[in-house]
Amino acid sequence: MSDFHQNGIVTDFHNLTRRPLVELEDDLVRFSARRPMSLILPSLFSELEGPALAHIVDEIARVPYLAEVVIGLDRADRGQFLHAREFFSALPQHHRILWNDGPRLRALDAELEAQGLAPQQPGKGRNVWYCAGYVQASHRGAVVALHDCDILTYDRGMLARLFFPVAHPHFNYEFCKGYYPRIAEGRLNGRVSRLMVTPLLRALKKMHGPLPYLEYLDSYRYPLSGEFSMRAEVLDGIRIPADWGLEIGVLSEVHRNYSTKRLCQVDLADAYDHKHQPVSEEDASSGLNRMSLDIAKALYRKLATQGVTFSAEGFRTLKATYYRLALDLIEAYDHDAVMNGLSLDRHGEERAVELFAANLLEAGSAFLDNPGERPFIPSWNRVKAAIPDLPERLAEAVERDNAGQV
Ligand SMILES: O=C(O)[C@H](O)COP(=O)(O)O
Repeated sequence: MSDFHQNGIVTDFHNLTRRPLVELEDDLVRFSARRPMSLILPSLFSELEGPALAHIVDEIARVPYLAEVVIGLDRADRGQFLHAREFFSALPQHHRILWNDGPRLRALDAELEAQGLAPQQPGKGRNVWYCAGYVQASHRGAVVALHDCDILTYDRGMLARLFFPVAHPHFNYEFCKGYYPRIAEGRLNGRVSRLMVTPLLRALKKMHGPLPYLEYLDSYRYPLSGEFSMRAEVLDGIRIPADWGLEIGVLSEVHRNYSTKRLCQVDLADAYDHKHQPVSEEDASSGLNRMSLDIAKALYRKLATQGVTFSAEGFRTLKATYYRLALDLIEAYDHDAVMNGLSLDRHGEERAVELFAANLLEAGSAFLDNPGERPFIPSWNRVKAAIPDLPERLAEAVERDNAGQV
């Protein structure tokens, strides 16, 4: 049960009364007449074979207020796409799959590339970006929510709570971010959020003063959660990273575009578990190692747009400041875990912090050495200015793929 604290920056929707799901869903069915709702599911083909997605689909199938479900499917060949069509056919709602690696969508990607507008690398950000383009062309939803496909503790109450603040016709929130404690099997998880993002934001505040942007990011209880909802038009104007920087990128973009009075966060669940990636100390191209690099780069680039300047010396100080703060936080997490009867691998946490500290420098050199890199995907507004009919052609291509013309 969460408290009723408001941090004074974004509105916090708590779960104070455990309101029954049927009441929330009745409300949402009424809201949907004024604000129809679309759900985006960014998925890897491998997640269809994982332990979470079949249950997620069973739950979504029982949701009574959705106008459409849009599945972005990555890393699937033709046979796997056909299998995915079968798999998602359990959904009674209008649903479409974006076969991102299929010939039609690859051809559109090549067209964008020719104009310098294509996402520069595959990843969750690219997947979500194409789904956002499709949702705008389909015109079915006025509110769009998005969540990961590896949630082991999923129930459709999470979705109802995620949509509610933005779908309520008398509220004027543009964007809502989900949060929850990452607890599973007696362990405290969420290693990148707890051990990297929070102490990094605080180290940056120490160095650069309490910038409104940093205070804002730090006001989210779970800045890396993959669950958020927004008014459909928000998707038009944002520039997001193609990689694991997606979540930080989205938070930064809505801060740039809207007053914090239009932004909120919501308590989604008492516990949340998902697929845990290895830290992958030896391989910077995978696991939490890669994730932490992508996040640090996204953060530096967004700070640069706020007028913050960086230098090699500054990154060294940042590393030292971060490291001290992170070690202090480990102590706090450890004590909190003990009182709650949870376990925490203190040695593992300290090793992760050492790696993240090294990655802050690594990401810093990448930032200083490659000023010309195009890490953010252009906004859909820009794409529409350059190739006005691209969203419609994307929607057409998706229709044909889904009709089985593959
Ligand atoms: O949110 C996070 O911090 C990362 O996704 C890692 O999470 P985990 O420690 O729960 O695997």
